[in-house]
Amino acid sequence: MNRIDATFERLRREGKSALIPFLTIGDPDLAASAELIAACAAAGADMIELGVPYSDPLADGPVIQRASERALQNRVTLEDVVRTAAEARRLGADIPYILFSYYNPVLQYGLDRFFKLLEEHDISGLIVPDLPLEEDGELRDRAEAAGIHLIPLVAPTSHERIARITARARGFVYCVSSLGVTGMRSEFHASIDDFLASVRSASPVPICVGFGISNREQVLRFEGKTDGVIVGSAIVRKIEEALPLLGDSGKRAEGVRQVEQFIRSLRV
Ligand SMILES: O=P(O)(O)OC[C@@H](O)[C@@H](O)c1c[nH]c2ccccc12
Repeated sequence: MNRIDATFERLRREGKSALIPFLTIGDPDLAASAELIAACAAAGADMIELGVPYSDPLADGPVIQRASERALQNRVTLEDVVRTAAEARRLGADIPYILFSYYNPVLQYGLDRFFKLLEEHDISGLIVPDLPLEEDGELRDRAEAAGIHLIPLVAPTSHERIARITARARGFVYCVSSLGVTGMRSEFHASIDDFLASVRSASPVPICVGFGISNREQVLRFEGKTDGVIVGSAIVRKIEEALPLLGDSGKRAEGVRQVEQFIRSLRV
């Protein structure tokens, strides 16, 4: 069984919802990222989105854009991200990995090599935010053959596409809470609960919500309405604040501890 499915089964038995951090891998460097992935698992994350840095992150707000720039200064590649995830496993991170990449780095790497790399490194899921349903046929077929869940995104504007997107979904459906780019939000649109309910009734797999969630109160707001929440920018911001510590191997543990403490504060 795919680790993502097993995790949602466990959470259902425990009556809990998933906490899914997003990290830009290689920010500030690969060694720090390996420790931060392990810290996410130690802090109670149920799975993790491993962001491949990209030069043109169209859907990302300033916090994640800056994180991508920092990682690209270290020339971090898609392969580095996957190898860092394996290193984090050796450090004790025993949660499902979801590789998060825009489509261009995947295409550049080559689909055959890409899925071989994912299979060899125990990657359970894949999110490609800029690949629309109409164009994801080949990627979906290959992911299916590799036993890797291609996790689709739906937005409040998806309307009649929700049925088509959820019908093919594997792992979970990523419900984008609001239009625009990633980044912390003080509130959510009033119609979000109807949107989530419509996705939940259409989807054969669990649904999770992301975009703008940055504190425990907001995580609680979605309790019972989804099967999990994704938190990215708020965590990446904590990493940015801890850069002076994370960038110094002698002080890295303190920096990692600060980020871990923030993630623990999100755990309901
Ligand atoms: O950063 P936020 O607002 O917490 O949202 C999660 C988001 O970071 C992560 O899932 C993500 C990072 N880059 C993306 C691009 C598109 C959709 C989602 C993402």
